[in-house]
Amino acid sequence: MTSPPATGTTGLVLSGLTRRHGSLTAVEDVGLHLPPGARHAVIGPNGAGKTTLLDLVAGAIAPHRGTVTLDGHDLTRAGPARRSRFGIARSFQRPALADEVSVLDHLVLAAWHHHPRRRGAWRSPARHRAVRADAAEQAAAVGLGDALHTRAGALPHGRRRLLDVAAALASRPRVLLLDEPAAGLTDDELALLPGLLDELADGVSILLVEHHTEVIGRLAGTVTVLVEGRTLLTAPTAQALEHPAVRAAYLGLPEETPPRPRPAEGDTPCSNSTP
Ligand SMILES: Nc1ncnc2c1ncn2[C@@H]1O[C@H](COP(=O)(O)OP(=O)(O)OP(=O)(O)O)[C@@H](O)[C@H]1O
Repeated sequence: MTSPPATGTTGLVLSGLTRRHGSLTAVEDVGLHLPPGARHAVIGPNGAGKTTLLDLVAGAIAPHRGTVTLDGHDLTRAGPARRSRFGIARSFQRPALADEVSVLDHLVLAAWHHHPRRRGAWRSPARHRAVRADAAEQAAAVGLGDALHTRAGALPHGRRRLLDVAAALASRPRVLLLDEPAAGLTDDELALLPGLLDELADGVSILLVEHHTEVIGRLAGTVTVLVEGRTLLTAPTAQALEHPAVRAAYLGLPEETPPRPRPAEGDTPCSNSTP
């Protein structure tokens, strides 16, 4: 397990985060370091505390103990709006979109909303055209180039999901929080995801919660495994997914597989037997 680095380190640093819901400790003493540009997945069984951890990073809830810092700034007590101004963006499993607003306008608004100092630039037609052109490119990158003027409510689930990710990235965040980005995507949409993150999220640190191990392998360089709110381990992705304790806790596989007796000649092997 890696220990959280000292405050002052660049990137996102979570240290000793603990959050209770009533008598239940949903997250306990969790620490991790997400350097600039890194991609880190948080995995674990249902109820392990993954969403609670994202909520703590986004500022949706406050920790009972521990700290959240970004590039050395202590954001532990900051609300979601301040964190957003510091460059923390979030994409939800259920996209947070306005049904009546078009694809293009979502991306334009996201780009302006998170840069208050540039609001005066609305008065510059050239700047406004440039933002719209950027937004159209982002839409194309997530396969929505043919739907610029379609209202978000008319999009099927997978395309809404991709728009939500693109809108989060349109704010030019330093850190992107993704809650199960693969959930509900078709195979074609799923195949788009790694490429679009490479294209749109170049240099952005990503902290994602995900269940699909294949997607985790493609998107994340390191993995933290949570079990009952505590960190089981943090390790490079391949190492984490192969770890016997992870296979047991997360995939429901036995921690140690006893060697199978060789079937005697003539025996029919039983393909679905449990070891
Ligand atoms: N607002 C809340 N009030 C009470 N208990 C909560 C609340 N939010 C979460 N919990 C509990 O905290 C624990 C962790 O929940 P959390 O949603 O963070 O887990 P998770 O790993 O994201 O699970 P899943 O994979 O099922 O989404 C669970 O036991 C859950 O029931």
